[in-house]
Amino acid sequence: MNVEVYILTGYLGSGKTTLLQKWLPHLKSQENNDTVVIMNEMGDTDVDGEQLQGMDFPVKKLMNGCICCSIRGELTDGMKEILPVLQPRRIIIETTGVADPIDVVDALTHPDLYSAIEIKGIISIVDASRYLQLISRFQASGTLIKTLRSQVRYADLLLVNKVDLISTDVLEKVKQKLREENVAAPLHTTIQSETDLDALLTIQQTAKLARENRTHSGPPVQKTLGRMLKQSLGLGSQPASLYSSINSFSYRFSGPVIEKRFVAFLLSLPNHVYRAKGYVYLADKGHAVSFQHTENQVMLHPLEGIDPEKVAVFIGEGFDQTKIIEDLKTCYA
Ligand SMILES: Nc1nc2c(ncn2[C@@H]2O[C@H](COP(=O)(O)OP(=O)(O)OP(=O)(O)O)[C@@H](O)[C@H]2O)c(=O)[nH]1
Repeated sequence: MNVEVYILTGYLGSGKTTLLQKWLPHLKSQENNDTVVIMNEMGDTDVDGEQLQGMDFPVKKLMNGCICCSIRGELTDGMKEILPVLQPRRIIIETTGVADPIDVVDALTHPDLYSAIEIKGIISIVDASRYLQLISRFQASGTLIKTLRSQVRYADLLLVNKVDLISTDVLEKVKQKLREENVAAPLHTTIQSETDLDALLTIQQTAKLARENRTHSGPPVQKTLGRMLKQSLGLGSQPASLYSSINSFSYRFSGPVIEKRFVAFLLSLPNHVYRAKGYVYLADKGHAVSFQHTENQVMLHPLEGIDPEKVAVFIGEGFDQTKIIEDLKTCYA
């Protein structure tokens, strides 16, 4: 039986790790640990992996680039390594928030992998609280719009998350926009990525061409499926992903910070910092927290049972790293 592969995609901070934190324990409660997770982070620091610690699932981390482009080969190599050694029943790939899922499909259709795996589908999480702003901003700036659209267009299941942050009117507009991109995929609204976890394994691929091609036999089709898929979807001659315009850096804290200053710092980050996350010790609270920042949200969660390195990761475009670090240093106790 081929190893089932699920691709978990969605823009930065949409709720992918939040879903995994629910999905993995659910899988574990139902069967033996025969799922492997591949996590991809843009930077050299693994914040999301820490959140999955203790779940007792093999996690393969692919750092410092995006598996849809700059480290695409590492995905293929990582898969080739995992398949014979761990012999999993399924693999869940959590992409970076700026990954184009079609390029990930392309990497997975490498001839060395093709006969061993079956891509079950693409689960895409949409941050409903930001979707309209993001498409209008990226449309205007010309960046990331193709990626954002691909994440919706090629989804086999759309989870419209963070609906607690928006009105029903806005939700209707978001759904309408999503339907303009993708009429076929089932669409569920969620809060904290809460969804029917059993249904995740039964998603049906809506990428018709991928299905059709897979029923063909012979190496030429296998070799070129990814490329054909892209071409047939009108993406064949697109330049490399816009990932190249996205930057990330990590900063290691040298001591505890004051909570109020730190929250104010996160809220004042320029809007081309699309995402910040990490771990920090709060001097005035006397404990460490994980922090999460998306453009419209700052969240601090006390750490339980883990003691990771205190580090901040910033992801965005064209930001002034020196200025961000200077501002951050004013938060120290
Ligand atoms: N208000 C609200 N916050 C949410 C919801 N779902 C997730 N969050 C929060 O949003 C933040 C980002 O969630 P993650 O699950 O880390 O998002 P992600 O897609 O894995 O992020 P990246 O891997 O950095 O792209 C976290 O602080 C979550 O707790 C939701 O439905 N409503």
